[in-house]
Amino acid sequence: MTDTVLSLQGVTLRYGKLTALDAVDLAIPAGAIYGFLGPNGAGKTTAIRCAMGLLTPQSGRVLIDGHDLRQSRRKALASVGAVIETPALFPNLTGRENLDITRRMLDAPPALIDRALELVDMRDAADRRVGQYSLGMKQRMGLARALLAEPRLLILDEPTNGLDPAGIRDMRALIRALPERTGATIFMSSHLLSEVEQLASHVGLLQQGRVVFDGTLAALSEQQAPRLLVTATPADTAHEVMTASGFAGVIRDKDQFTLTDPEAITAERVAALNAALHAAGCQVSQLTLDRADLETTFMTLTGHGEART
Ligand SMILES: Nc1ncnc2c1ncn2[C@@H]1O[C@H](COP(=O)(O)OP(=O)(O)OP(=O)(O)O)[C@@H](O)[C@H]1O
Repeated sequence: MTDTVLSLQGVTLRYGKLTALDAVDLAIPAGAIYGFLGPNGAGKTTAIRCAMGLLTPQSGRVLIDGHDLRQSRRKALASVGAVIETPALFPNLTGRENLDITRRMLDAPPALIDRALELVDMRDAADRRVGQYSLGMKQRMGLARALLAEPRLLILDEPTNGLDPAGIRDMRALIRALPERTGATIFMSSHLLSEVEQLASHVGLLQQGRVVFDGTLAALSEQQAPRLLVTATPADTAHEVMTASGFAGVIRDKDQFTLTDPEAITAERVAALNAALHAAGCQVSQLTLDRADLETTFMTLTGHGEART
């Protein structure tokens, strides 16, 4: 037992000449819902495959619940459950029968089936054939199957991908409740920043195979650059005052200004700007200190605009 359920330490994985993961360090603490984000092609799937022992990195190591995947593969993987893409289930069998196949393979007690069905809210549909299930129901049944192993680490690859709005809402509510109800730590990839913001306690940001952020959602929010929103008229005079006061990064939209230079945004300089605007005869109707939203932070950290929200 350890407080870090999954860690990647200096993991480098190359596909031929392409370095898909470049000395990746990630630490997923026990009890977390860890949202793993990155633009397309950043290496998320590759990292997940490494964490599941499906790919072996050229260097670095993967530890699951303290067990090195290379040295104690069986022990390490015994603590992992995963739902990757649409779960492969037998369509002519019922949900319950599908779960029973996995239960027998695991040699787990039959009572675990009802427990898993209840966790994913599928008790009522358990005796219907999987062929009649919606995608959301299949996803939930895949999750139930992963839960049969009572995993300490649950890996979910884009768990809401392809679901309709109601399905997305249900799946998110279900994921949110899982750490407390099962004790599992969740490592989930997503390309939806808003989803991670709503669900995750921790965030990892990957950009071209490199980790650009690994920490709590709160710590990521702290990285959000401050900005000053000003509404003042006459706008031309106000603009001149701002420039003369040494504020760089002034974005103007009619009489509304956004000042984005974090160095300049100190309490003293904001007060001095306010006084200078008044002295120049400007009427200031808004002067607000604010932080950029998470999407802007994400763009800044990843260096471009491929976040699909
Ligand atoms: N089997 C493979 N052989 C060669 N290159 C690969 C292979 N799998 C992935 N890649 C490349 O490795 C890089 C990382 O891919 P990966 O699928 O891990 O990214 P991702 O973050 O999961 O992207 P997406 O969000 O599009 O799924 C990409 O440049 C991709 O083209």
